Amino acid sequence: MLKNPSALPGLGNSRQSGQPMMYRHARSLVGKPIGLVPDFITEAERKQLLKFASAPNAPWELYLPKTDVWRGRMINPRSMPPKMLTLMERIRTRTASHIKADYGITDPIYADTLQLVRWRPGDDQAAHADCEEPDGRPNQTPWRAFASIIYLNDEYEGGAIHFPKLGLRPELKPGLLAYFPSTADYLHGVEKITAGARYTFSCFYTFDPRRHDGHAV
Ligand SMILES: O=C(O)CCC(=O)C(=O)O
Ligand SMILES: [Fe+2]
Repeated sequence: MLKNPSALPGLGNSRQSGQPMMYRHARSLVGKPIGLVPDFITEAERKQLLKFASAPNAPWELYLPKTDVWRGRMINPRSMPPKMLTLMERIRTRTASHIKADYGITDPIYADTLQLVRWRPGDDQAAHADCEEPDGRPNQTPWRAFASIIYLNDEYEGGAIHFPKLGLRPELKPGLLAYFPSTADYLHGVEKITAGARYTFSCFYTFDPRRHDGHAV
């Protein structure tokens, strides 16, 4: 057993060496356009995902405390039937390839999230960035480089995504893929849902291999 593995070149990580391991930051993507791709998933894929998410017995995660706004609103891989997980992994891989090509990314990327999210009347999300506070200080997930959201339905009212700094409020249609870097330049929020339920498939990507969720990217 090596006492100090980080003394050997190529070995060791932040915990072993006490040094932060550097990874490419979302900042390197500032200036890239927000991606909007209509009909990114097929109707068959969308219907399969929506049927699963809107079923009365869908496994919405209850592990979070009652006070957490995401309690009962996400389905993570561990609660997905294998067929659904395979489908979502396939779509995530396709999404990642699309974004890498569009943003000219050649570095390996990883992902920390693959989930279905539901938004019910009263749910909203204040303007935020995915890797930092609006003032640029790192947030709870500073490793995030960009996000993808696939919109699964339109049987709801309200729920627009808006980018206050960029003056954008894209029209959300079922099957649309949206993606954007995680910095405060891309501050975004979700307007309150006033009727129905909004379902999305969301993922967050990173250049930090330590944050990989282990599913295909
Ligand atoms: O659902 C959306 O349109 C955006 C969600 C979002 O920004 C997030 O989960 O961080
Ligand atoms: Fe976000």
